[in-house]
Amino acid sequence: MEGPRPVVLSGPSGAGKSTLMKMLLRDYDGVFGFSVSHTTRSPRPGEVDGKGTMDISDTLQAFNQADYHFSNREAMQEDIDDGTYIENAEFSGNLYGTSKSSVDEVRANGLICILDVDIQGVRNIKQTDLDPIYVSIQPPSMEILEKRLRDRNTETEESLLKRLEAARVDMELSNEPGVFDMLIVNDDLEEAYEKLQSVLIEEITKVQSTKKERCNS
Ligand SMILES: Nc1nc2c(ncn2[C@@H]2O[C@H](COP(=O)(O)OP(=O)(O)O)[C@@H](O)[C@H]2O)c(=O)[nH]1
Ligand SMILES: Nc1ncnc2c1ncn2[C@@H]1O[C@H](COP(=O)(O)OP(=O)(O)O)[C@@H](O)[C@H]1O
Repeated sequence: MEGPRPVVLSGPSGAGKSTLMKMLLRDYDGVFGFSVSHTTRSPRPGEVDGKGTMDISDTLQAFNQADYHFSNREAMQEDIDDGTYIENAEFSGNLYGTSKSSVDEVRANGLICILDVDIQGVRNIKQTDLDPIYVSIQPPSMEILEKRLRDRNTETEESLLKRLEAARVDMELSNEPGVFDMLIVNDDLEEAYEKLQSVLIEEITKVQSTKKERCNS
């Protein structure tokens, strides 16, 4: 598909991926779109369900609002078997997956598609022809990660411990050379955001100039 390259944001749970992604969506109106994943995990208070099939106006709304398509294991497994997903993974006892349509909808609108996936997702996407920019968001330390996750107040003790275990694996694998185009340590949020913008600036400029050309023609 023509258009800007997608961006994969990965890194441990609690590293700050959603926070940074929301800053991009806030600051670059009409430039980015979020690929809304499917998951079997329960919605957190305040999270918005993308609710299955969407028409285009719902889709545009979902770019800014939906967190996930919340599903169940049976339905997701059926879709996995049917080849609905570009990639899928089990994380902390739940299934997560990126459907082809969630990416295609964003790209069809000429936007930079943001995928928030774990390290298994990164590996699987590398087997596809998506050709995204791979960015890993890392916490300054395990201690700070644990504090941020605890302060976020979204996890049970069991889920939190699973996430910290997965974070250890992620931090080890992500540091291997060649996996990511850029590793950003999210210590100071504004500094991390500046680095993220800098790695994406070429694609951002492409989308902005295409929009300008369309307006002028
Ligand atoms: N492989 C894969 N991972 C995903 C997908 N969606 C989310 N994830 C990852 O699943 C993990 C847990 O996500 P979530 O339950 O939202 O928790 P949070 O990252 O702590 O907010 C994170 O590492 C996400 O990057 C997906 O579609 N595919
Ligand atoms: N640089 C930062 N400094 C302090 N707190 C942060 C920073 N970045 C994110 N946070 C906080 O840490 C928590 C985890 O961030 P979040 O974006 O939910 O992570 P992820 O999407 O990677 O799981 C959130 O409560 C968020 O407000």
